[in-house]
Amino acid sequence: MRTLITYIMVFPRRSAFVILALLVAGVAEGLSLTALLPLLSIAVGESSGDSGIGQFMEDALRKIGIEPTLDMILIIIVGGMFTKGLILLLANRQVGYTVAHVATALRLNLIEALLASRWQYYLRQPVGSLANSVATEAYRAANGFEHSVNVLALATQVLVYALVAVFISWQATLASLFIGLFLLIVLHRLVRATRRAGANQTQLLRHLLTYLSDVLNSVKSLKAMARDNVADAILRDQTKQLEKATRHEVMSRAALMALQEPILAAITAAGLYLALVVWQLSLPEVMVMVFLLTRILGLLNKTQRKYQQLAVQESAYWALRKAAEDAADAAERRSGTDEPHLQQGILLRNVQFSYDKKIIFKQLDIEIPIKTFTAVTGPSGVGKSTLIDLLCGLAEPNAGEVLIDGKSLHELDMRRWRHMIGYVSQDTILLHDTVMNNILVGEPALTAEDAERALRQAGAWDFVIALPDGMQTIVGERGGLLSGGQRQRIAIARALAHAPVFLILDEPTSALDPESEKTICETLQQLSKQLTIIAVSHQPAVINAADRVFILSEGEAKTLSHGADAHSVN
Ligand SMILES: Nc1ncnc2c1ncn2[C@@H]1O[C@H](COP(=O)(O)OP(=O)(O)OP(=O)(O)O)[C@@H](O)[C@H]1O
Repeated sequence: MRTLITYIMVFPRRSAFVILALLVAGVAEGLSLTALLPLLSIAVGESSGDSGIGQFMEDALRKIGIEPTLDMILIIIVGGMFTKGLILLLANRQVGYTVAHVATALRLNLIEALLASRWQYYLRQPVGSLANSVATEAYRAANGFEHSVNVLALATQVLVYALVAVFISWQATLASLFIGLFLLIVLHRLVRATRRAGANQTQLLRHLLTYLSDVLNSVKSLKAMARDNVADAILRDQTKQLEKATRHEVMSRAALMALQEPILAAITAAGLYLALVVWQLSLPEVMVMVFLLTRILGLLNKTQRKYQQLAVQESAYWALRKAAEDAADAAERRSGTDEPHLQQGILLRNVQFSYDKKIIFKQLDIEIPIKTFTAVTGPSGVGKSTLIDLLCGLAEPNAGEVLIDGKSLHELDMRRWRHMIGYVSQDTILLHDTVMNNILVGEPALTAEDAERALRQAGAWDFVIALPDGMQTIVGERGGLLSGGQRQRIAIARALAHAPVFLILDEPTSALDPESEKTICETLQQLSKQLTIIAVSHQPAVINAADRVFILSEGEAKTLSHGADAHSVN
């Protein structure tokens, strides 16, 4: 019930529209069924005297000047059917569009919350689970919404029916409602079982997709060591458990369907027996009661079946909502508004940083003057990537400050600051596309001239124009048609395309041969005449090429003098 109320509160206007559409569709269906037989009787010339509805229709037709002849009645039936079809089309369209809108709204809500979340939170999210939330859970949750509004529309119909029925026989109506309530309570166990099966499915699907995406990411090494069978067995086991949960759901749904009708028939038979044999009521009186009883109970049964379908899907909605709420709770700190410039330099002053209880920086002091090439080195796990995260505002110091031209980073407009950064990650993957598209990566504000300038700056222009189609040459799967050094220079050109003023490189030469490494280092030296550069690296060539070198150790940064000392680090 909580889910139903929540859906209505989250989407009040759309729910009202859909319930209205469903009610209109229900009335259209009901009217067409009620009117068809009497109209046919009139059409074939049978007396309509014994049917109140028939007589009413005949009178109504005459009143509006239509003679109830066979051809006229047939035209009215066909016209009525078309009108009903049109109403159903419009109503179902409204329902379908709204369900699609709900799915989209839930997806966007999660995606936006995720994109606005802190990097550290983002990092911890399993890709498979997120993909599952956006694809499966949003779809199931939207279906849950559809079932919710159906439950409400059907409940409204029960209410309207019961109100009308009270005027015909309040005893029969009361009896129907009591019996209906009794049935709902007795069969509620099946709804609860379905809810459990639905919740299991939601959890199992998350686990399965999280594990599957992890396995797919490391499938090569698993296969190479013939250890893929372990992953295979786990995936099989999880898939089987999912099947089991689906079976439980199917069983409970089928049991509810199967039990509702016979119980209804048994109650009707018992009622008939009591009314006709024990209480000796007249047949027409009893028939009215039977009609009301079956109609109200039939509608209540339908409501319960829809409610059961809602119970299967509701866990998907709550899982999705929790994912979005968690992401919103981990939102990035509100960025400042000051416009950033980089005219003097960057200073990390007394910076302290830790991941939960793990202290990374105790007192970090680093100065990066503009238009210099700074290298940062240190043993693995010492915090080099964390330092880069601090510079990009992806991580925030627990104490101390990151100052840009003397202004604290959190006072600056963060998006503008990041726009001033060119970032080359350790594992840049080139797209199976042209050199130019690999540099522009879909950024609409950039042009072919920007790509050419960036290639020239990265020292890549000469080899690119020598390629068969120049900038239009396809680089192959993951850039496989280029050498490692060429790929790295394309990656640097990508980082330079939007004309950044601060270039950050994470291990720019770790996978290169000495010759390519030398070329990249020369490129960086050239670039540092126009830009401020910081490179994290273990490589002596990079350290030698830099103007300033810092070595990270025990939560602090020490300046390293150049020349022989730099070599001795490695
Ligand atoms: N999001 C995180 N949550 C918790 N601990 C983290 C997180 N990211 C990194 N760490 C830990 O912080 C330490 C510093 O990590 P960092 O990636 O900055 O080191 P690094 O010097 O760049 O290492 P490498 O040279 O191996 O890339 C490591 O011990 C790492 O395990």
